[in-house]
Amino acid sequence: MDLGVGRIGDRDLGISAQEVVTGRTCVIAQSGAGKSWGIAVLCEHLCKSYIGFCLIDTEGEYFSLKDRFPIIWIGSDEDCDFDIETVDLYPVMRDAIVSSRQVIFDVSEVDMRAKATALVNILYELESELRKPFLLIVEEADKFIPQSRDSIKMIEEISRRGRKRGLGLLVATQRPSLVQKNVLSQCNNQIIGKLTIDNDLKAVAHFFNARKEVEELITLEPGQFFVMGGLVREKVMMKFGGRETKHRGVTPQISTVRPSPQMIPEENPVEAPEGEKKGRKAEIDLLERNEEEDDATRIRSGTPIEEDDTGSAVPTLIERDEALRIAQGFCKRSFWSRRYLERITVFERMYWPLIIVEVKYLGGILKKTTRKSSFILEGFHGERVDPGDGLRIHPGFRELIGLDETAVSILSVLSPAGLTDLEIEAETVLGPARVKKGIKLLLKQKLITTMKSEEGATVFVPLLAHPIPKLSGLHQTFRQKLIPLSGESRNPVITEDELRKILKGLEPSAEITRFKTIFYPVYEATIATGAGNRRLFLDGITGREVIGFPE
Ligand SMILES: Nc1ncnc2c1ncn2[C@@H]1O[C@H](COP(=O)(O)OP(=O)(O)OP(=O)(O)O)[C@@H](O)[C@H]1O
Repeated sequence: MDLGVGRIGDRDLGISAQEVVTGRTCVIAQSGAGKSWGIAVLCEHLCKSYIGFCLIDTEGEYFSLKDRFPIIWIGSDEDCDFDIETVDLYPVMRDAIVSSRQVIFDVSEVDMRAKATALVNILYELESELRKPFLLIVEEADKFIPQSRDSIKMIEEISRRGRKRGLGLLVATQRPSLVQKNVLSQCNNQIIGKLTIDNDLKAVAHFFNARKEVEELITLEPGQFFVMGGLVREKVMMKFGGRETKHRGVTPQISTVRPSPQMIPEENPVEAPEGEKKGRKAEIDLLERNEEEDDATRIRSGTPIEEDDTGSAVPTLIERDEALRIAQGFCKRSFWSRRYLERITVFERMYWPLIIVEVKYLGGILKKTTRKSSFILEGFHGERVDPGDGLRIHPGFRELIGLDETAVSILSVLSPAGLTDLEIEAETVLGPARVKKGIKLLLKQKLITTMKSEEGATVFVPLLAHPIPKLSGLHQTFRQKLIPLSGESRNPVITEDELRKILKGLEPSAEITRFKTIFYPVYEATIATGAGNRRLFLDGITGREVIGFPE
């Protein structure tokens, strides 16, 4: 039997139900890449095929399956079928296995390790006796089977010996590099989506034949996954299909609207209508009603953010401990003794400002067509960046900061061979006095120098390390999840007024239509080298060194 969980182009893709239920599968992708969506689609198909499973739900996001299917919901909510603190798990799970029922084991509000340990011990014991196909699904596996002594040994045991007992295992994680290696290596089926952190790409590289395929992971869209192993005849790239029940794993949305009295229960309690249930389902319904009203003011994952919200940040993916370990790897060691010759003296996470800029200007041969450009500045240093897959720098903007319109205009017309002052006047259509002033400023900033032409005339030659960007070539959009900023942040070095001067110098008709600051996590390390200090910046999303900024 196949479960039609996804599509390859216009074609449906079925994956082997037998393999899912009794095999060992890993679902790996970074946050927001569609793991919980995909797992929920899989669960819907298992429900429709009357296949039993138990899902350890760490975020309390799967109970909506209950809207369509007769699932047993064990958790802390008032709507739950069993209270997780008091339930007698043994008979409930025995019944679920025997009658192929589906169970959501919601540990989102309790000590998850303790509860999960109790559950997996019982499941293993029951299956040692019953030997009926049943699937254990472990969300956020890095919390339960991390690469440390804290790993729940019974999950490791199930990964090794579950199959013979009919007990399958599906583990999901955003951080494969943090999960017990021996569990991942037991996974004969793999469903792998977008990953960008180097360590995580390395951790899954052995599942692929070619480096090119591993690099392809960086470019995948939410919902797209490589499916491999016994689940399919040959490796495919598919997109999980639509959900029948509501997806609850959405990013909380920031609202700039003052909360309505309904949303402040302490001050202004709202009586639930007669007969209406309380509990999380009812709460979420209420929030959804309010969200519908506030739609226009919300930030949605993957959609442009609103103008008037402040203090939004890209969520950090690399925890401090891991970042520190990575930074340690940058410290020099003695070749012979392996002793560290450098040491980290300061290590902190800092949010750097990213400025999202949109510009309108007149383009075309006759300069009569309105054109648009957009780009992103890393506001702490003032360099243009692409934050899609970690901070990637496009150098060439920083040197313009602090210049006025005239100086930028002169720089933008200078050819590498240089121009005389008269030629500059002709190219820029600026008067002699302004050109003289601009040249003076550029000479002072060491952005141009003077040379003699063959005819003996003085020419002004640019001293720029990188070409100046052209507005017509800037079309960058920002599409990342945002959460409220919480943590230390750096101040931007550039204001909207300063940027306006630069843009006017590049294109006199340019007008800024958007100037929006959001924040991006970077770990800053100070490393004592013996000959002074050096600075290291690590990207808080990818763990890679951020290269190209001054220390
Ligand atoms: N197959 C899909 N079809 C349509 N939309 C999808 C699909 N997969 C993901 N999405 C969209 O991407 C969003 C994020 O997906 P999801 O919540 O599953 O991410 P995740 O990998 O579980 O993230 P996290 O690990 O942070 O929980 C969803 O809210 C949904 O809007």
